[in-house]
Formats: sequence, structure tokens, C-alpha cells
Amino acid sequence: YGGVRKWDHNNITYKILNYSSDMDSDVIDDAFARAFKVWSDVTPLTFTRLLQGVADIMISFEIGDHGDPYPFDGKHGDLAHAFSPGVGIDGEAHFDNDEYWTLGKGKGNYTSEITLFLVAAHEFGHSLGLDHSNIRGALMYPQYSYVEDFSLDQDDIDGIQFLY
Ligand SMILES: N[C@](CS(=O)(=O)c1ccc(Oc2ccccc2)cc1)(C(=O)NO)C(F)(F)F
Ligand SMILES: [Ca+2]
Ligand SMILES: [Zn+2]
Ligand SMILES: [Zn+2]
Repeated sequence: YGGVRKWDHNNITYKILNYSSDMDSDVIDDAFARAFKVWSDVTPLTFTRLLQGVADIMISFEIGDHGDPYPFDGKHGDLAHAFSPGVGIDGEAHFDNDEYWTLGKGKGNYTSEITLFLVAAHEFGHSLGLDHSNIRGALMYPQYSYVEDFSLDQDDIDGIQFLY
């Protein structure tokens, strides 16, 4: 959402405001840290977690109407959204807490289980200023698909390296 902008600093901070009850909080912390590493591996960016104060990227799990113009829609459909730098609530990443968040194929019928790591890596791409890709295999492609051994598509790398 919002125009394509970028952060004017490389040492970016993030803060996790709340958690989903689907997973242990340390598993969620780790999924977010790995999602940020996807981008720090291919840029000069560093990501530091803050436990208090205001961070660049504020992460929260929300349901329904949660105070921005993009209310969530219950289970399925929209999974998450994030705002690019320089937009009003810039950098914020919201995850639909009506989804069943998990990691990997999970135990049950995995089509209803959404892998937090992949969605988070995609959303953090938006929080860094990336828009959607039209390459089907790219992380920034706007359609969820579960992949075992994930890797960034060249289009994702070109996009983020163009910005930073
Ligand atoms: N809400 C989205 C669609 S979405 O179903 O929430 C979504 C789909 C896929 C997402 O990440 C992802 C992309 C590729 C592979 C695995 C996961 C993140 C979010 C989105 O892309 N949010 O960032 C849109 F397109 F704006 F409607
Ligand atoms: Ca939803
Ligand atoms: Zn929102
Ligand atoms: Zn997206």
C-alpha cells in the first residue's frame, strides 16, 4: 500500500506489539527474525528488535476493522498487509489473526494453515518499500503458496537492491 518509498537509514528497528495464540511467542519471534534475515542477506540493511519505544516497523496481529482503511476479512482471503515507508502508518505490518498461523506444512489440512514466515517475509518487503511482483515464483507475488525450501526470486533481489 502507499507510494514506493524507502527508509533513509539502514539500521532498521522493529517491535512486535502482540501475538497470535496459534503459536508460541518464541516461535513467532523466530519466524519474524528469519523473515527479516531474508532481506538483510541481500542488502546492507540490519534489523534490530525493540522491546519498548517506537520502532520503524511495528508488527501486530489484528482482526476485522482495526483502525486503518483496510479491515481484515476473517479466515482466508486477505492474510496480511503492510505499509511502505513514508506512508501515514509507515512500515507497519498487520497480520489477520483470524487465520490459523503455523509453520511449514503443519499437522492438519495445511491449506487452512498459513505459514507465518513466508507471509512475514512478503509483508516486510512492503515495509521496506517493495510493491508486488508479477513473477509467479517471487516472494512479492501477491498470492500465497507454501514452499518447503524457500529462496528469493531474482526479481525480489533486483527490487530490494534497487532500493537499498
Ligand atoms: N493482502 C494481499 C494478499 S494476501 O493474500 O494477504 C498475501 C498473499 C501472499 C503473501 O505472501 C506470500 C507471497 C508468496 C508466497 C508465500 C507468501 C502475503 C499476503 C497482500 O499481498 N498483502 O501484502 C493483497 F494482495 F494486498 F491483497
Ligand atoms: Ca483473512
Ligand atoms: Zn491494517
Ligand atoms: Zn503483498
